Amino acid sequence: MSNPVFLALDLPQLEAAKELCSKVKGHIGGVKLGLEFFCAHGHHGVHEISALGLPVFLDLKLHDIPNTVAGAMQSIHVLEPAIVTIHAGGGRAMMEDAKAAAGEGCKVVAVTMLTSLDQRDLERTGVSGTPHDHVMRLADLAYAAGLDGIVCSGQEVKSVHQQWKDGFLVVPGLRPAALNGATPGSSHVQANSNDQKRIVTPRKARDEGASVLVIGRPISRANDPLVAAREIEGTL
Ligand SMILES: O=C(O)c1cc(=O)[nH]c(=O)n1[C@@H]1O[C@H](COP(=O)(O)O)[C@@H](O)[C@H]1O
Repeated sequence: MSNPVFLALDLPQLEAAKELCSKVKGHIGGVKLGLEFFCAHGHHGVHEISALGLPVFLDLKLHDIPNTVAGAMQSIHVLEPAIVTIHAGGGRAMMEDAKAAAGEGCKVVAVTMLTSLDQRDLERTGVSGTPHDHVMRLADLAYAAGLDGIVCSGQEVKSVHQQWKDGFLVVPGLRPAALNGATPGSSHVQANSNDQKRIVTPRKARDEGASVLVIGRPISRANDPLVAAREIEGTL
């Protein structure tokens, strides 16, 4: 099985992002470019990272009316991303149109409930029920819309996998056990995991059905990113 780890390159500097990617390239399966990178470097930046030879996951989390999202999808064909994210909250028609407008071979996956949110946050947005209920409801909607899969936390991936056997399931919010306080003193620095509320270890997410493991700061902010990437790979 190829390496399921996609490194989140959430860095403002293009040269630093390229350097980090080159350093850990042998121990990851792809690269995820998100809003921070895309807003700073646009298409040029994506071309520069693509030239390093790894599959590129364009995490744009598109969420707008169907026509606008479809137009945005068409505008990124030229970048040939392997994976693109949209928000499931945009509704079924938006997801259908996004998939129809996606380039050939591009997986379109819907973000269900951000891993930075918990049940209280959900209540504050007027949504009742548990995070699990919410994720399952939006996963059903994404399936009905004909998407390739969804983004959810490692706390829900097992249930989604049971329901949607061939779904392409992307799991962020991952922290190696060393960062959860179980084994202090590893080569990792303490990534600021305070903004992630629904976390699991990479191994657990993989065992429970994740197709892609999105990992950022546990590698990018480690004292030695190469050692961290190798250690994570070794746990899988
Ligand atoms: O779509 C995503 O990739 C995503 C969805 C989600 O619910 N939570 C989440 O953290 N992400 C992304 O996954 C990455 C996680 O980074 P770290 O917390 O540094 O490992 C970031 O680039 C986030 O934008």
